[in-house]
Amino acid sequence: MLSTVSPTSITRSSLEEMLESLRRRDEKPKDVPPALPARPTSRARLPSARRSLPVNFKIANKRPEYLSNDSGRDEKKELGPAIEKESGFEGVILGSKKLKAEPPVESPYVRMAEMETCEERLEEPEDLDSGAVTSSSPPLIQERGWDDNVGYVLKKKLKVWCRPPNAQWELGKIQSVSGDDATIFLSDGVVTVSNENILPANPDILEGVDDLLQLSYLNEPSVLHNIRQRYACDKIYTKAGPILVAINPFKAVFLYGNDFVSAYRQKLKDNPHVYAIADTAFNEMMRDEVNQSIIISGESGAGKTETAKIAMQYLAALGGGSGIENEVLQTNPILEAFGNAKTLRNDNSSRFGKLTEIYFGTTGKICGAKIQTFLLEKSRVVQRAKGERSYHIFYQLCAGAPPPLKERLNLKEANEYEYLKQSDCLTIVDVDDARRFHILMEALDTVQICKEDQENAFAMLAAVLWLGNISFSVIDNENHVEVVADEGIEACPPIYLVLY
Ligand SMILES: Nc1ncnc2c1ncn2[C@@H]1O[C@H](COP(=O)(O)OP(=O)(O)OP(=O)(O)O)[C@@H](O)[C@H]1O
Repeated sequence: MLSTVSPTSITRSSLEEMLESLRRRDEKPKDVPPALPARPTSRARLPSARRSLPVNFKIANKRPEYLSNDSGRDEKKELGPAIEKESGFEGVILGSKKLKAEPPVESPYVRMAEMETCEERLEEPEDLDSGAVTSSSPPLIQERGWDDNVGYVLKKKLKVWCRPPNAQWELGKIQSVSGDDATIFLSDGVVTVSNENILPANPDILEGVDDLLQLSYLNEPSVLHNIRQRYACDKIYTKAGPILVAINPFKAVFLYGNDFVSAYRQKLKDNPHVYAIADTAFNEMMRDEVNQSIIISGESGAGKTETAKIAMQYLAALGGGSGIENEVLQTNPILEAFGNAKTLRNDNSSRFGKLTEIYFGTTGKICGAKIQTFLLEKSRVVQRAKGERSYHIFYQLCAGAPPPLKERLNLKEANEYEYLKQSDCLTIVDVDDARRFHILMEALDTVQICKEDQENAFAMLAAVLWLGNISFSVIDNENHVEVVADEGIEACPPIYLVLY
């Protein structure tokens, strides 16, 4: 899954809504088998497992092979300093000279025995600043969950995220703890907050890691901070395990093009990237002969359309050669002309959903494609908010249609049509509608829409525009109306009258 996020995100994404609806559904009683046992707290997250980092600790981009080995615990390797150096990946070896690599996927059943051991250890008395835990206390692991980490950072006076009342999360360092409150050094002063408003922060060494799963603490401010640090140096992609998080850069970033395609294809690069996601999908399709899906989700303006195009460009480069890849790519300007519009959030907002299927032959070459569209916002044609536009195609047609076509359709400027001028927005900054119309005509030719069908489509669009200019007047007390004989009705050629 690939998820895209806008930095100015304030509304819930469709993904969040989907998760929420799944959660609500799960709340209803169901006739289902008993749930799996709760996933035990990882030993690595317990205070007793924490050690300081070695002085020469470094993070390398490459994930070592031993971590991608998801065989059982018995196959874990003992990693001495020599292996750490050789692997170039030391981010997971927190200050230990000999640590075992954890398998990436943990089964709760496999780990039950370990959980019991942890609980035994936690039942031993421990002198925390926030209150002593005695052997008579219930197991810490069950009672406090994530608070274990807070207790630990409070005790060790480490870096924390704190949220003063009515404020945002801020990074600071514990100065002192008194009862349920802690005093924290911030960059611009000192603040006292309740322990409930404190979350552990990650060590500096984990600043800006490629994969959020490498973070010791996966709380909200830590995740957002990591993504923001990366975004600040144009690293708009971050992994969250198998998911790619993409943040819209709202500017040109130098992450695409042939050189990047080759680099990802030849595995010379392995930084998080939509190319890497497309590459994995392609490779797994070829290896397992199983269809692959890339789901792109995010709020309006997050960058889904652009991301989908980038993924398609990569797949077209991989499976190109037959010429069909160009046709597949050329569907984008057509779909955008007829289905995208300027909204207050996004100058090129897709007002429909789409499922694009790209078919590959056994040799990995593209041999076809199918695009299904859903739920086009039809009401936009007749009404929309001020400052928004109708579908691009109307403005493109008025601005870019060649004179003979204009004459045949009796086309005027966009500002003469009620349906277009009503929302006080006829143009988009830095967008040349006339040029876009020529790109559209080329795309229509490329995907082999014949000239007659093109002309019919343009005639229908002109009909819609003229229909919007037809007006009526009330002729009696019973609110009967008749058409006003103005240009709107007089300009209608036969095709419009049939529609009317
Ligand atoms: N990777 C990117 N590089 C540069 N600019 C981008 C990138 N992704 C998005 N943008 C910019 O953000 C704008 C909005 O992106 P896009 O149209 O893809 O959002 P969307 O999620 O599809 O929105 P909607 O749901 O409204 O259709 C684009 O027109 C483009 O200017």
